[in-house]
This record gives sequence, C-alpha cells and structure tokens, in this order.
Amino acid sequence: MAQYTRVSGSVGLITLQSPPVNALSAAVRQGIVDLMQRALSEPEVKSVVICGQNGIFCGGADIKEFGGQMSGPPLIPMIHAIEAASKPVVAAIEGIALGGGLELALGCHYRIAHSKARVGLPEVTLGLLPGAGGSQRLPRLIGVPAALDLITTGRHVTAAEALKFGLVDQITDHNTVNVAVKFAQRVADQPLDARRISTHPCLCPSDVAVLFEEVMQRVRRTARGAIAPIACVQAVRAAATLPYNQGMERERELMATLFTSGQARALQYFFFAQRAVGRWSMPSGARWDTSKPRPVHKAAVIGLGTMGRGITVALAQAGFSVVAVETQEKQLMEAKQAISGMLERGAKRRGVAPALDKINYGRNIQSVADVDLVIEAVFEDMALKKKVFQQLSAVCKPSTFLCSNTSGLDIDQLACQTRNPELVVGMHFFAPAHVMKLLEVVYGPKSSPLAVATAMQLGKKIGKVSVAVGNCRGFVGNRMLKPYLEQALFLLEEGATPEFVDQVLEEFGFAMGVFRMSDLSGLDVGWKVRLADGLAMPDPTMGQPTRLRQGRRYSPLGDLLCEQGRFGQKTGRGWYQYDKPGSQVAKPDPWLHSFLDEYRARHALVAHRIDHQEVLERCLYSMINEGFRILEDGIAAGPEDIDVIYVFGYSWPRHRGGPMFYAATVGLNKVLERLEHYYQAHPDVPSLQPCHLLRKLVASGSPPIQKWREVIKKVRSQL
Ligand SMILES: CCCCCCCCCCCCC/C=C/C(=O)SCCNC(=O)CCNC(=O)[C@H](O)C(C)(C)COP(=O)(O)OP(=O)(O)OC[C@H]1O[C@@H](n2cnc3c(N)ncnc32)[C@H](O)[C@@H]1OP(=O)(O)O
Repeated sequence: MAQYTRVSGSVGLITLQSPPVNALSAAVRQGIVDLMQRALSEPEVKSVVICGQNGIFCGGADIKEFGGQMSGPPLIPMIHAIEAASKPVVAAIEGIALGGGLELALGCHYRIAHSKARVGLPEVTLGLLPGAGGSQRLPRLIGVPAALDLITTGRHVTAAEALKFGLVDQITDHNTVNVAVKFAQRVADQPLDARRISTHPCLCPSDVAVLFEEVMQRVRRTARGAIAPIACVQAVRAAATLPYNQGMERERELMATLFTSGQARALQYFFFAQRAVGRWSMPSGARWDTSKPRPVHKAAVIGLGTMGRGITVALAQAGFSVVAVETQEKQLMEAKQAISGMLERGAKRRGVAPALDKINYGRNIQSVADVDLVIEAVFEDMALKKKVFQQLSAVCKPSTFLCSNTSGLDIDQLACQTRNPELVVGMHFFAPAHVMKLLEVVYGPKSSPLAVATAMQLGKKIGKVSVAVGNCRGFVGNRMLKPYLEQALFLLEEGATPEFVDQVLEEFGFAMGVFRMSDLSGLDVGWKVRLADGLAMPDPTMGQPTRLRQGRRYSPLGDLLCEQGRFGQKTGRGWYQYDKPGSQVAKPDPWLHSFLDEYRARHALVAHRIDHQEVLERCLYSMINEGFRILEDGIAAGPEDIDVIYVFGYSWPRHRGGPMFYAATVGLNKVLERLEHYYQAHPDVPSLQPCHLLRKLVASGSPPIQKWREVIKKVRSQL
C-alpha cells in the first residue's frame, strides 16, 4: 500500500504504508508502480518524493513473501522505471532504508536522509544478495571497496557515514520529508542523465584484482560454509568488470541460486526465530504480553570472577548503576583493574566515555541493600550459592529480584532459601558475558511472571537476546551439550582422534570443534561437576567399573586428562598441546594419541574406522534428540528457543538455522532412523534412544517446524 498526495503544488509525494517497517510487499510494490505512473502523467507535477509513514522509510523486501509464491510487480523493473523517470525522484529517508528499501532509494535520483537514519544492505544475513540492482548500483555510487564492505557484512551505517561515502546527498536534523520536498522543487528542471546510477562507470582502484582476491579469501575464511557472502563478492566483481546490463544478469543468476537455497531458508527462519523468543510463555500460561516488568535502576553483581566481571561491564555499559561485590580482597583488586580495562577498551571502540563511574565496588554483601536486582555469580557450588541467597534475602529490600548466573544448578533450591521465592530467577550469561549475545532466563516452579518479565527486559536493555526456559539440570543449552560431549568421547574410545572429530564439526560450520572448545573452556570445569555428581572417581579402584557408571556407558577419558593436570589452554595441555599455558594455537599431541592407544588396549577396545557421517550423526542427532526431550518436558516453549540458544550461545552455524531447524531440514524420519540404528549398536547409551516426541512428529507426517507446537501440545497433554 502506498498513498499519493500533491504537495506545494508541484511535488508528487508517495508514502509507503505497510507497518511495522514499510516492507516492500506485493501491495506496496503495486502502489509504487501505480502512483509513479500517476505522478509522471500529471502535468502539474514536476518532481516526486518517496517516503515511508511513521518515520520509517523502508525495511526492505517483505521477508515473509520469500517462502511462498511471489506475486505483484517485481522489484527490479519497478526500480528501473523510477530511475528512467523523466521527472526527478527524491528519496526522503527517515528511520531506516535497508535491503530492497535502500535499493529503491538507489534507483531514485537523489537521497536525503535524516541524521538519525541508518542504511544498509543486510541481505547477506538472510542468505541473499542485494538482488534488486543493489550489487550493481552501490559500487558505481560509492566505489568498490566501500560497497564490498557494506554488501559482504550487511552492516548498517549511520547517515553521517552514508554522507561520507556519497551514498546520500544531504542529511538533515529537520523534517526530512519537508526538506526533500523543497529539494525536489529546486531540482525540478535539472537534467537527470548524470543522476542515473546505472549509467555511471564503476570506478575501481588500480589493484582491484588483488582487492577482490583478498576479500574473497577473508570471506571464505569467516563464512564457515555460508554461500551468500561469496556470492556477494562475485556480484560486486561483476559490477567492477562488466557493463551494467551484463552485471545485472550475473546478479540475477547468483540471486536465483541463493534464493532457493536451504541456507536462505535457514537464515530467514532464524530472523523470525530471534523475534519469536521475545514472545515468551510459561507453562502456567503467563505470557510476555500479559506480564509487566518492573523497572530496574540499580543492580548488583555478587562474585567478580570471569563471569561476574563480564556481567558488571554489560550492565555499566548499558547505563545501569552497579554495586559489584567481591569478598576476597586480592580478587577484588584484580577485578577492578580488569573491569576498568574492559570498559575503557569498549568505550574506545564505540567512541564514547567509559562508564567507570557507574560502578561502586564493595567487599561486603550489606552494600547491596538498596538495589532493585542482584545477579549472583559466585563459584558453581550449590552450598555456597545457597548461603549467598540466604544472606541476600536477609539484606535486600523485600521487592529485590534475586537472580543466579548458575549454568545449570537447580533454581528452585536457591529460591527456597529466600523470603520471596517468586522473585528468584536464573540469568545464565555466556562467557565472555559482555560480548556474548545470549541470556537464558530460567524460571523455577515458584518464579513469578513479574520476575521473568523483568529479567527478560533487563536482558534486552543490555543488548542480549533473552530466551525464557524452564528449570532443569543444565537448562536448555548445557543439557543438550551433555550428549554431544559424551558422543565425542565415545568416538575417541572407538578409534577417532580429537583432530578428526573437530575437523568434521568445523567443516559443518561450528566455530570450534568440541575438543578445541573444551580446551578453551577448561577441562576442569566439567570434571568438578562430575566429581560432585559422583561420576568421576578420584580413585579408579573404588568399586565401579571404569566404563559403566550409574547403569550407563561412561567415558572417563576427560577425567583421566584432568588427573594429569591437563586442563586445556590454561595449562598448555589438554586434548591438544599448546606452546605455553594460555596460548590459543592448538597442535596435535603425540602423547595424547599414545594415551588413547594405551587406553583402548587396556579396555580391549578395537579401534575401527570412523567416517565423517558417523561423527556428525552421533554428535548432532544425540543433541537434537535431547532437544526434542526438552520440548516434550516443556523446558523450552518451541524449537525457535532452542535454535536461538544454540546459534548465540554455542556457535551453531547460523546458516543451518539451529539444531531443531537442521533436524527438520535433514528430515525427521531420517533422524529417527539413524538414532534407532545407533541405539541398537549402543544400547547402554540412553541419549541415543529416540524420544517420544520425535516418534510422534514422524508419526504425524513430519509437519513443518512452524507446526511442531501443535504436536508438542498434544504430547504434553498426554503426559
Ligand atoms: C526461482 C528463483 C527466483 C530467483 C529470483 C528471485 C528474485 C527476487 C528478487 C527479490 C530481490 C529482493 C532484494 C531485496 C531483498 C531484501 O530486501 S531482504 C530484506 C532486507 N531487510 C532486512 O534485512 C531488514 C530486516 N529487519 C530488521 O533488521 C529489523 O526488523 C529493523 C527493520 C531494523 C527493525 O528493528 P526493530 O525496531 O528492532 O524491530 P523488529 O522487532 O526487528 O521488527 C519489527 C517487526 O517487523 C518485522 N520485519 C522487519 N523487517 C521485515 C521485513 N523486511 N520483512 C518482513 N517483516 C519484517 C519483524 O519480523 C517484526 O515483526 P514480528 O516478527 O512479528 O515481531
């Protein structure tokens, strides 16, 4: 939909009207085509302004249309017609001009932007390229290097940066539409030939071939298997080397491949999944739209180890007053220094003043008496956390929300230590907490919707993607990680090496394979948990068989490394060897290979050839099976929650949509069949036994992922 008005006598004003972001739906495109014709046919109209309603120019093509049959006037001829118009067309950019929205503006003869507007071509993040002429016009307008940067990263730029690039002609602090109308009147009689970007030559630096080679190499290195960034480079290369029409033909060919690709489906699914997790619900029926958060002005962080420091920085950077408490004097001194450094580096990067004055440090828990919300981040030990919660409950205002950054302990047990258990929730951050986007907000049986809504809102304010999940061991992320890690160890026992398992997972798209990741996190972390759980045995002669614990197959390999002081990067030895403690360059370790040989010989295990498929299927399908159990148990409300957690918290490749979306892509019947196969081969590994919900979904004809919630509801109601 679009509206036409004549302003100041001679300017035709076309206003895009499609809330919330004026996306270019079929109806909007039809409106633009019709209203451009009208403006060109009215003799009194000398120039045209295109703007968007509600202070938003245009959020791009309507992503919802991509999955179905496209109808309505196509975008490319529509933009060509605007560029070919005999009267000047001015884009009045307020709010945003993104993707197809910016491509529309590039088809106009002039662009006026509000100083607070942002523009960009983020198609790459949706598995596409700027396929409505953007890949051909942008390099002609702003040059190849800047266009490559914007198109391959998809980053949004401010109006000021856009002006510097020459992407917009003018910026204003005033009413952009009024300024654009006046501008349109001024240029009404100006010749237009030089304003048609498609006719411009593409100005290239002398070493353009080297530039493309370097960018292509960088993109291949960082894309982790994503195809869109590579196609983006190819499209810009076409702009630099071919005449406009041939470049457009190349853009079309590349876009046709991307448009129908599984990666584009996955990335577009993920776009909506990120937004869906904000519409949280709890099994009690409480929901995001009926639960009001309470404002938080002052927060506290208890415990300034690695996590506490990151959380403090995230809060202070977002403008919250923070009381940061650490009872150990030496640790407090170190933390102060580290936090200041983090704040200063962050502020330098963002060109702002460091928020050092937002933090008050203390050694005494009494200093949190007047805060609105506390995040406890002490060592992962239930007895210690219980004590802290008892103290907090005695010290804080009765209305204070008490949150724990535990990565998997029982929130309910902590809530029971307090006067107001309904104000207790988990806020599980991921390291480094000031960088990682994910926050699991964990509700226990007693947590109130008010507490969940407040933690979710706080997460949003500090720039996190918050996902509400139920209370169980490991919550969603770490609970699913357990079978994944377990399978990786079993694969070593059966003949694989850490290098091979990691290589397969990294080729799949993980930033790091499971063993490199474990070395980075520290092998001692999981070891301490297994010791506390009575799984890892300090003395192997103490009764239980080494490879069977609590009635199921167990691999003590990780425990054996820890017993030798091999904790990973921090000790310079783990699944790999490192030049020195703290070094990040993992090298294969011959000692580890002999250790595995000896271990297999000791337990009469015959190494067999493990291929790529087996590594992927056993690691990923066991994790996905746990994901289905989590849905069945109501710990996550839907598959989107799990997928968002895995992409943002565990480096699952975004172009594969997340583990649950991946299962849907592979085919649920195939996942079920392979799990059955592996469970038959390993009946002592319960995580390989296909869960009820997976069977039910397959029996229901493997509905698309958007319909899983209906089946989940039925399964839960039967339990
Ligand atoms: C057979 C082969 C054929 C091949 C050839 C095919 C040819 C096809 C040619 C097509 C050429 C197309 C080229 C152009 C492509 C594009 O334009 S792709 C889209 C590019 N735009 C974007 O990526 C922008 C995406 N949106 C955002 O980044 C943000 O939403 C925002 C605009 C910055 C606003 O942010 P915020 O204020 O935080 O609000 P949100 O919560 O994110 O969004 C509000 C709701 O709006 C929905 N939404 C946003 N953008 C779009 C969109 N472009 N389309 C549809 N819907 C959109 C968003 O989902 C939110 O709604 P809910 O999900 O209901 O909450």
